[in-house]
This record gives sequence, C-alpha cells and structure tokens, in this order.
Amino acid sequence: MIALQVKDLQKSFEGLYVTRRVDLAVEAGERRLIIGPNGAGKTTLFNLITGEIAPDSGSISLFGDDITRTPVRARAHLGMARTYQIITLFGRDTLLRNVMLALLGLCKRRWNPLIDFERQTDLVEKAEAALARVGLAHLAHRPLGETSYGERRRVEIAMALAQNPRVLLLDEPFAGLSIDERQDVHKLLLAIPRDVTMVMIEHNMDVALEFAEKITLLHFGQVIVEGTRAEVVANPRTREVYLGH
Ligand SMILES: Nc1ncnc2c1ncn2[C@@H]1O[C@H](COP(=O)(O)OP(=O)(O)OP(=O)(O)O)[C@@H](O)[C@H]1O
Repeated sequence: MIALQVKDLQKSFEGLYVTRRVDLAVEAGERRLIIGPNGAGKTTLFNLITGEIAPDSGSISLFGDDITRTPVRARAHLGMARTYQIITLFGRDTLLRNVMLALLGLCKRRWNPLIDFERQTDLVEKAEAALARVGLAHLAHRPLGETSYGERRRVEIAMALAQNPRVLLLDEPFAGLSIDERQDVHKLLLAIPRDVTMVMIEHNMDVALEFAEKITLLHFGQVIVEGTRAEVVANPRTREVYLGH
C-alpha cells in the first residue's frame, strides 16, 4: 500500500523551477529520508505535499485518494501532519497549551474567542497523551519559554503526533540539537509505531541515516538518486552533489 504518492509534480517561482517532475512513492509504514544541498527544493516539496503551496502541475495522493486540490486543514483531517524547520510556538504558554492550540487549530471550536481551555477535556487528554509520547509529561505545565531547545523540538513532534497522523512529515527535526538531544529525538522517532509513515528532511547524517530505510536525493528540484540507504550512500552522484560537501 502506498501511503504518499507524488506524480510528475512541478512548481516554479518567477519562472524558475524549484520542483521538477518529481515522482515519489512512500510505502505505508516506511521511513523515508529526503536529502539534498541547500536550496534543492526539499521544503518546497513538503509545502506542496501539505498544501501550503499549490503545484503548477502534477498530482499528490494520500492512501490512494487524490489530494492535489485539497486544502491544508482538510489534508490534516485525512491524516497528514508536519513539523516545521522554524520553531513556531508560543513561549509564554505552557507545553500543554501549545499542544492544545495545535489541536484546536483543526477543530471548529477554534472560531470561539471565549473558549475556556481547561474545560476542553478531550483536547487536554489528547495533548497530555502526546506529551507523554515524547517523554515530556512531567513538563506539561511549564511555560515553553523555560524549556530547552531540544525539549521544544520534542514539543513540535508532540503537536504533530497529537493529530494522530497516518503520514508524518518531519522538517529537520535534529537541526541545532546537541549530540545527546539528537539521540533523544532519534529514540522517540524510533518508538513511533509503523502505522505512522514518516518522511524526513534532514542534514544531520549521523542520526538521519540510522532512521532512513529509503533515501531520495533532490538536486535543483529533481530526484537524482533514490533507493535503499545502502544504494544511495554508495551512489557516486550522492557523493558528488551531497555527501562530499
Ligand atoms: N515563495 C518563494 N518564492 C520564490 N522563491 C522561493 C520561494 N520558496 C522557495 N523559493 C526558492 O526555491 C528554492 C528551493 O528552496 P527550498 O527552501 O525548498 O530548498 P531546501 O532544499 O529546503 O533548502 P534548505 O536545505 O536550505 O532548507 C530556493 O532557491 C528558494 O530561494
């Protein structure tokens, strides 16, 4: 079963192709790593997959359903979640509230300006469970601004997991982390069950290679190498455009 399929996807900005005829087929349960030099079009590909930007042509499907024209929020309801490269959380709010806000963003209740957070017991429970999954249950009531960078990265993953995704897109989850923090995040990703398909963009090859089963190498918006971890690492083109740097 293919969880995420991208066919002949193209996107240009001001006449310059940033995504060129990209095909991608990620099997359900797979752990896929997307690599490529700076500016290769990795984040743009994620933005196209989540619907934050629209492609010029091509198609995207999630478990066989065409979602090319489906709005972002509806894609989230269909089981797609992502973490962001740039941390976009609320520093004064607690961890719990940050995760609840992420969940609230998917509900109709978000339109109610007078919403009493503490009374949304379903959201509290889901947010607590998500924080527990990333090992942060004990910090649920701490303001986010008083946590470490590594802990915040885990909150971001909790926010995505709280949505019960079937496909989770991780945009540089290890960026800026110490070796120990990278190992912590790596362990929590390993603990995510196979009913969640994961696609990761990452530059930190030590942990990312351990994670990856298959790797896709993008260069100037094109897939230039794809295969198992061993195949991609051994491919001379990989060294030429990426690993040699
Ligand atoms: N909204 C936009 N308008 C114009 N150009 C854009 C836009 N978004 C991205 N680009 C350009 O598209 C190219 C690919 O950018 P993208 O962020 O997808 O690369 P990336 O592989 O994720 O890079 P990095 O590893 O540095 O994060 C870059 O040259 C970037 O400047």
